[in-house]
Amino acid sequence: MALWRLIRSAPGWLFPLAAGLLMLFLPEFGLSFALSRQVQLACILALVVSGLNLSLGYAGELALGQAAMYAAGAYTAGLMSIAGYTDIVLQLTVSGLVALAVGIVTGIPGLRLGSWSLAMTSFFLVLLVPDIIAVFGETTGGRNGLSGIEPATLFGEAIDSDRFYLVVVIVAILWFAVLRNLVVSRHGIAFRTLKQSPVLASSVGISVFRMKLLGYAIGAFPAGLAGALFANIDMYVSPEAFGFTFATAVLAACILGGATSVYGAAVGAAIMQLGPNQSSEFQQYALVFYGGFLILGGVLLSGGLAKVAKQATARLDRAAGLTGRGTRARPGDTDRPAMEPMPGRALVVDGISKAFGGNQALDSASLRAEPGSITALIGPNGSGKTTMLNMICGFYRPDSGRILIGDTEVQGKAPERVAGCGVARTFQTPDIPDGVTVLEAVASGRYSTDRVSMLSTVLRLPRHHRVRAADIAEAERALDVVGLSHLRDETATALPLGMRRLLEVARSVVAEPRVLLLDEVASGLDEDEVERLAGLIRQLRDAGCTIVLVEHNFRLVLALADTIVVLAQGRVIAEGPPSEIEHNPRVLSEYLGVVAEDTELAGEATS
Ligand SMILES: Nc1ncnc2c1ncn2[C@@H]1O[C@H](COP(=O)(O)OP(=O)(O)OP(=O)(O)O)[C@@H](O)[C@H]1O
Repeated sequence: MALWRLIRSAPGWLFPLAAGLLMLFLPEFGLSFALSRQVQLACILALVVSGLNLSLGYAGELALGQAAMYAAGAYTAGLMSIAGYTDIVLQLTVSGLVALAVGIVTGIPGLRLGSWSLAMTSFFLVLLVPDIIAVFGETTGGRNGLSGIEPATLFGEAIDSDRFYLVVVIVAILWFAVLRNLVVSRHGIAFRTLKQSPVLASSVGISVFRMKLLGYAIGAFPAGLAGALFANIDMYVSPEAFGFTFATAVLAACILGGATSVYGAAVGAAIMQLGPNQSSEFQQYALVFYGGFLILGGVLLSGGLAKVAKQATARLDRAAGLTGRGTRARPGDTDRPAMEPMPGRALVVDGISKAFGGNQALDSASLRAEPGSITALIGPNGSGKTTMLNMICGFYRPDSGRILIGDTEVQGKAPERVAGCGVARTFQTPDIPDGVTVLEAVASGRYSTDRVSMLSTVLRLPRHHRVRAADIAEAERALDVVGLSHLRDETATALPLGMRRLLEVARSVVAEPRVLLLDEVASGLDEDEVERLAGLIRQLRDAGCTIVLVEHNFRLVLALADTIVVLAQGRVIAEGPPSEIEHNPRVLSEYLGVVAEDTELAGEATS
């Protein structure tokens, strides 16, 4: 166990890097020509699979177009070589960019149409590849393939096959380092957030369309690199290499290795290439094998080998006493650190209406919430409370009426733009992406603040380090406030419900919102947790934030709210301070179901 602790104290990238370097020096140990070729083909397949992992595993978008990007890269490099541009760095750059462009152009229509459209358009793209190559037969060599490719050069010198092995392995190592930098960054967490739920993603300021397109297009880049390398191995490119069988092999390697894993792509590709792909008899039945594997693998091996490795790691961690710091929130309210000022903005909902078909969910409903105050929105089930929150956040467009944050009208704006105006929210059912730590989940709330480009992130430029330090500092501060800082490295989704609700509050305050919308944040909590939450909400109010609280716990509402707005059948039936609302006969009958003369409470109300 001491050895395991030592292994776990090393940075996570050390072992993959060591494996990469080992591969680099394999020829020193006498690598046969056949094996050297297989290792190169495994690296090439791993590059293609890594692109699918990014779009499918991280961004949650099933898109099978990698085979087409791979073809685009291979033909680009091949044609460049024939035209006399044999420099491998130039070929890799241009092929990667061409594949990226193919990704963007083919991704836009598929993503615009939504749902399964991208899966369908990318699938048809792969089926069309041989035909597209045939149509441009004069340039591409059509079905006979593209021959006449010259040996690649580097700085004017021809690269022999031994040195080309090094080129392939170095490109793979560099790309995997880039991909790793991307997925562990705030952009990687943003991809996971998007995969978890587009609604959640836009509520923290992520543009769903842009992020999905980025995931798909960036995934195309390594496929382009792989194509350029492939064209230079055999110095011949034929359309058969990029067909449906290859696309299925990529998907099978992705599922086998684990889609939500950077190195799973390399492992899946290596097993696929060094195992079944070697035999020519296998090639004959490849599609049947891949099809069967996808059905079985998808069911029996969900998460792939990467998940198996993660489970084994977790077991060893537990055995070595590296986890299990408890899942209770830390001490009570009095120990909570003071909150920085959080100046709110007035929220005005002015006569909004919304109908779903014939169902009038909201009917000229208005509400005003002031900075430094808690406005509770209550009403029976189906009265339109969540619809109201969804309209404030931009998820629904009102049929009529206005919504203002300060002086800015936000009705009709996209949710990520409303989030950019300072509106943050929690969800009725806590919505937290899979596979991220508590700290990462909270820090993801800052995505729309302190922007940093993906390029800065993968190259680890100073701006990336500055923003990352701020993300961590703010997330730690928010965790301290909600009392979860001792759980910062735990898996966020593994926390019990109460902790997840507190985590959501931390995530929503980390970007210092102007308006905070809390949707049934106390439901399912025990008394201690409700007490703790109430203290936290008061603290947020005292810091100056504008808070709208949708809540069924009437006692909590009476204890917390400065103003209560009561909805029934989409209309505001009462509005006022708790002392008034708790005696309002209409509220008592419509919301609490109390018949006026029958109860003491109602007696008070009518007196
Ligand atoms: N996306 C939708 N499509 C169709 N109808 C909807 C949609 N969202 C809400 N509704 C309907 O609008 C009405 C108001 O629903 P809403 O969820 O806003 O109520 P609520 O007050 O939040 O209820 P609860 O307390 O149960 O969460 C309901 O009749 C509901 O069925």
